[in-house]
Amino acid sequence: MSEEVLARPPVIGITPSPSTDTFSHGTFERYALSTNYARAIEHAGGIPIVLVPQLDHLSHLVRILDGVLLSGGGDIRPSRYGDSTVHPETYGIHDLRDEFELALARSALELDLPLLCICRGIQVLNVALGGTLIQDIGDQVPTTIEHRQQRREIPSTEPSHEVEIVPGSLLHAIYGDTVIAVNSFHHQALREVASELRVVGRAPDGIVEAVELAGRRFVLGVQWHPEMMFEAHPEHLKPFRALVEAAEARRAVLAFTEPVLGAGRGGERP
Ligand SMILES: N[C@@H](CCC(=O)NCCCC(=O)O)C(=O)O
Repeated sequence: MSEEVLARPPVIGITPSPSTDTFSHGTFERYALSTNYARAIEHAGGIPIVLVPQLDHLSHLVRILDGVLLSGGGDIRPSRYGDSTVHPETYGIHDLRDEFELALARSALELDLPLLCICRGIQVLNVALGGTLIQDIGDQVPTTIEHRQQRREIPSTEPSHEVEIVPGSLLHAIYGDTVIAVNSFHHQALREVASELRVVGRAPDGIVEAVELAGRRFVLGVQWHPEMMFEAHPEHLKPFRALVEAAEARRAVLAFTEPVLGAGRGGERP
């Protein structure tokens, strides 16, 4: 690994939301990404790059990254986790995004790339590992918590409910507390949690809010949006710092193992 690579901050690939937007000069499909995600990675010491959804060169793509961030957005097509029905509240299904992010998550796990999964991202992680989703909390879960806080006109920077964190978990080590206040912008949630994942955070109504995967450098999924909160509430920068630090540690190890094992070894799991 070159000295230049070792000298630079870790490169963190962030998945965008495809959107079709109309302007005076025409209608275009674009890749949208809230700048909050990029600022959070930059404040945490990484270099953010936007990943164009594609499958042809995925094996090369994951080898030029030091970490991955799966961002928020539309619903996953329910048939991808075995549901034959599509709830009326379903929105924003995009098949290329689904296919790209599911494959990206699996590749990142194979290469032990540090992986932070936010909102839609935790749902992608769960489905990628064989789990399922609640298609609509409001219709299928008896709860008094409004998980779409925009309906209560609570600003995105502010929390709308608490999350209880499992003591001794990675998430507990990151936040340094077992109860945190988070924002909430989702109508779906994890139903059957993939067997490899550990639930480490729940809302007061029992909705899964965070999962981890043991045996990897760093795999964390959260249902809230720390990127929207960290500038008003600095504790929410911590998950991004943990991602960047794990990416730096992985690269340091590769710097010593590649000369022995050969270039291109992306740190695949033995
Ligand atoms: N569609 C899923 C995930 C919701 C989600 O990612 N919300 C983010 C909204 C802002 C953005 O698009 O980034 C669900 O509703 O559960």
